[in-house]
Amino acid sequence: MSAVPTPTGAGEFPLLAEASDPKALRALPAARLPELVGEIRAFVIEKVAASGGHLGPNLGVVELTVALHRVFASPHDTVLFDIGHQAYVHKILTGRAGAFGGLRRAGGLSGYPSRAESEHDVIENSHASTVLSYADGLAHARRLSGEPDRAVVAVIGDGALTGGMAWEALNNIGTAPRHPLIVVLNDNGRSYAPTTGAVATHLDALKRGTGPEERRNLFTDLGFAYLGPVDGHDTPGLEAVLHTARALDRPVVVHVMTVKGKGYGPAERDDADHLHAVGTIDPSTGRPAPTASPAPLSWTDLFGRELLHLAEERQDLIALTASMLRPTGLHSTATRFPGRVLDVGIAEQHAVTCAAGLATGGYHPVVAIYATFLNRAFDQVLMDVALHRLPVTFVLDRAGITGPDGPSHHGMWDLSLLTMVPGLRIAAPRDTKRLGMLLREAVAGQGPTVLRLPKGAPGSDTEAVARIDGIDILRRSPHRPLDVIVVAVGPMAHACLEAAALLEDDGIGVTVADPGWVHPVNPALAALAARHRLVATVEDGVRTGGIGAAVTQALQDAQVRTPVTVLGLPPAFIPHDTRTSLLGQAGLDGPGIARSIRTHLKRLTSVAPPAGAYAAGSPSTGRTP
Ligand SMILES: Cc1ncc(C[n+]2csc(CCOP(=O)(O)OP(=O)(O)O)c2C)c(N)n1
Ligand SMILES: CC(=O)[C@@H](O)[C@H](O)COP(=O)(O)O
Ligand SMILES: [Mg+2]
Repeated sequence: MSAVPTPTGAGEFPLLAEASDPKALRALPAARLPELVGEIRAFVIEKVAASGGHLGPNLGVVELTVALHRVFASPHDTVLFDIGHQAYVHKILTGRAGAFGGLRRAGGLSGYPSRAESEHDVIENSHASTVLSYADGLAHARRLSGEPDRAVVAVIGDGALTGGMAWEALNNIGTAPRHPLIVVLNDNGRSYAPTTGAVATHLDALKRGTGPEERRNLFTDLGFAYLGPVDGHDTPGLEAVLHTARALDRPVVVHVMTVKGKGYGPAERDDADHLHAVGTIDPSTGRPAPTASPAPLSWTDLFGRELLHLAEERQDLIALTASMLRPTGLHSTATRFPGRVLDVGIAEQHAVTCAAGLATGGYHPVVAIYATFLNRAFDQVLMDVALHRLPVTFVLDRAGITGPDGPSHHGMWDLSLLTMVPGLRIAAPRDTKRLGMLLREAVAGQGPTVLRLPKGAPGSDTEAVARIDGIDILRRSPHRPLDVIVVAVGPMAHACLEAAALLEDDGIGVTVADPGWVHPVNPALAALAARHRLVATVEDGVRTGGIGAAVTQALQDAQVRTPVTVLGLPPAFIPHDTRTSLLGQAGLDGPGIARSIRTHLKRLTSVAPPAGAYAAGSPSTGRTP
């Protein structure tokens, strides 16, 4: 049963309290549905304005979700959502309205379906285009286990339908009698921006057409019954077509036309993305709640600015996005050079191998993509780009802990994956200045390169006090120069500097080094490490197989015996919370790093320091770090 309290604000939304579970919803007289829909819409606006979250997508599926839960008896029947960012109404109707005060906050309601929250939730992964494959398997399981009457309903957006996995599933479902499998295509014509490509063009034709030629379409050619297009804001009409779909004897696509942000002027009028995802906003205007000072430029803004400069200098630069033009900062380059920014839809695998094709044709592609979404294109990076040593630059936004979007959105896997790729060079800028420098170096590269940027805004620029063979030395201990060397990966440099100051107070001397290019490991690191008692590596990524592991291996290969303590994220699914809080919980803030280093030093048996280790400068290099 639902793990969260039922609505308490009955006075504000009386019908929500009455229709707080699918059974109660089905008992509600049809005449009261318009009132319920109105309450749900007002509730979503109020709660999302207060907490931030996905506003446009959820306002677009109010009537659809009401109809789904009136026609199908969850959890006997199963309603699946692709991505799940549009499942707030589903959560309201399955007993969780009372929990929206904690939406996307620590310990509160997830912004996506969550099996721990409810028996009505199934898909927790927020990566697009997976729902039809889940549905195919679940419907097959229902048939095998003698429960063919338990319907499987898969809600997929027009954006998610541009993902290749969706077509792999359609290819299978279309020929198999795994009915009742009902595909509900929630077609609002948009991902963030208007959906483009041949599929979108076909859907538009279906939405416009009423003649027989539209009866025969891509879906019917693939063996599906096709019902629609239907008005996605007409609850009775939706109920009728869903009953029809259920009664059919084969898989069916119900093509539902919705408006992203329906019923909320600021969303419907928003040209950028119909308020797809918002922070806290003033519900009366839809604009961000006024803050004392203007928000600083984010990593994304800064990358977008640098890329535009580079695109002005180099005609061979082509940028690619997988349906996230604005979220990855490419819009200014796209405006200035429309022919040199490709939006391939939610199709990361295609984006990477299309980039390989562009590079083969003599261009230098820049693939801008959230780190978590690159996971699904790993083979394309490895075999379509790196195997051919092609000059493609990947700019991974949201690399590391992201925060409120939870486990499938943290960009924490890229370093462990990409350090395996032969010939791929990985850079992590610590601040704005290094972002510009490293991006320029990356696109100047002859082979594949990666730049990873976290969510949020950079700290202030931090200049090095020395530079040794490409390694920035950000801090030397004034008193005991050779106790610990901390190797910071990108923006973790700031927490490392904080930790170093704390350790200095304990009489522990810390050198803080920032290689910039973190993989392959800079050979100069071995000489630096050899002159310290302990090496600590700090990365905003899974610690298994990441930069720490690579440094450990590099020192072993160089026969340097200095022990290494690898500080990073556990190989675990980390829940939603703020980025700051999650990094702190993982021991990746200043105090946490200092604590780990202190503990490791204590654990070290008293060993004779390496010859000349503490002398100012070392006989081998003559330079202090
Ligand atoms: C693999 C993957 N790439 C990118 C995203 C980022 N993303 C989240 S929602 C969204 C748009 C989805 O559009 P659609 O499926 O039409 O749903 P709508 O928001 O219109 O309801 C995108 C691109 C994602 N979740 N998964
Ligand atoms: C589901 C969805 O839209 C995600 O891609 C996510 O919301 C992105 O969030 P940010 O762009 O705010 O990191
Ligand atoms: Mg859409």
